[in-house]
Amino acid sequence: MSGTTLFGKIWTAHQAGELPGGRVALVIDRMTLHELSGGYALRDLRAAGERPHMRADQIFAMADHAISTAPDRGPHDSLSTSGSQMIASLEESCAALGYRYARPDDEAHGIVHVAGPEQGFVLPGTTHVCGDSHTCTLGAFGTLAFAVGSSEVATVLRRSALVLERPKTLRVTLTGRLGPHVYAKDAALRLLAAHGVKLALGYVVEFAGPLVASLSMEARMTLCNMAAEMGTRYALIAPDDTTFEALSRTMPASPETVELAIAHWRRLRSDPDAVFERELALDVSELTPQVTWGTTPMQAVGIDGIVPDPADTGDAAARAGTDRALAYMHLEPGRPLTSIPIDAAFIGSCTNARISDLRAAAAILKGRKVADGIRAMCTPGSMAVRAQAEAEGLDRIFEAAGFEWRKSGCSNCAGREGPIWQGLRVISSTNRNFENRQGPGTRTHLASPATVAASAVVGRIADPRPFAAGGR
Ligand SMILES: CC(C)[C@H](C(=O)O)[C@@H](O)C(=O)O
Ligand code: SF4
Repeated sequence: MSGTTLFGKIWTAHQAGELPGGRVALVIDRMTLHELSGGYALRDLRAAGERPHMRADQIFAMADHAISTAPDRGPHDSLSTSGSQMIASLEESCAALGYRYARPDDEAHGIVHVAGPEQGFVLPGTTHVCGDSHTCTLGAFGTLAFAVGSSEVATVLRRSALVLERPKTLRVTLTGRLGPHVYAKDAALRLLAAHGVKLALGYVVEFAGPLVASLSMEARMTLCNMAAEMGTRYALIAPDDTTFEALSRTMPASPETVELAIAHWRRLRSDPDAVFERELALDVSELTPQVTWGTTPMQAVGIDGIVPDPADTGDAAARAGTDRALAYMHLEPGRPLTSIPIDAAFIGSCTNARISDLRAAAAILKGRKVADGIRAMCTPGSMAVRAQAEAEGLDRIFEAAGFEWRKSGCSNCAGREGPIWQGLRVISSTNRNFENRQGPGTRTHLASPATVAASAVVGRIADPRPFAAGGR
């Protein structure tokens, strides 16, 4: 008999029972709530006079999607009236039920997937849900964290359990070393370009291999975050000393308790003889900064590349998709990526707005200015990231370069803060680039924060690597 995968260990430990058809009832340990998927679920539950089964220590709530990121925002400020109502409703329900709610100006506030781990709310070997597709970000901690729909949010609140089908297992082994100004984001975009947006559909993906072991927690979160774009809601990385070091700084527990927990978590790894139903590998040694040219994250090429010709992109359906993407993006085949002028640059989102991302961008922006006419903006992933950046003087670097320095939240990732980028071409450190994602007619190019910063300075899509040696 072969060994067990990391996924199998967590899944089995949480099974409350098997149902006909191979489905299982899985116990859910923790849940993060945001105002869109959580606010209404709590309101409906209370309106029905029900008491949730989830305890106060199992819930962490904040309003990240509809909240304004303006530097002078109030606690319920949103561009829409319904947004303000949802924020107020979430806050009110949390107060009534005794659930922890991070107010927008608390240091604990942020995009849920950034603030949760920072506040020590994410633990290896646990099950963790949120009504948001990028909940898989937390898999970086060896947490079986996954997205649920609104009705499932209500089910978990009521029963602390969910009925689920067991996903198949996929291991993606990453080897090699990342060059200067090449990041986990570039590796994720490369995987998507090579294997498509269905690469993990139906699977739980475990990222493994020497490269993963060498990555910081923040880079691991970027990788797991992008798994949502690979077609799955489940991503995992086995916890190791890097994870434990991060947890020992954030876990609200005594050092003795943390030590005991770590001894237990060391068993959370796939056995050497574990068999995965599918295996993929990527060597990043030759990887260059990647940028998307189209309207799905798999339409990415290396920074030295050109916009592809639809004639070279496979069957008739693929060609039609490429044609449509090029028309939306106002691009023609054969154009070098670095010749494409941009109108705007954005650093934000649960993919790439942590402190290391802001440091990487600031290293390029220091002493430089964004090109004329570019609207550049940074929304730190959380208020704690914002405070840390300010303590390091990064806000002054961003502002001196011509970036707006805003507060934490999702809105500019998902085009919810008004038509600020209407019709513009934006280079963005986010994860989604479908039509109108960042606003009506907005053309989004996904890239790492370093590539975003370099492009903002040059005024065209630009390679961050020449900046590494202090050049340019
Ligand atoms: C609005 C929310 C539920 C959504 C998601 O689930 O991903 C958002 O975070 C996004 O990125 O589009
Ligand atoms: S930052 Fe963007 S991708 Fe992440 S949860 Fe918010 S809207 Fe979704």
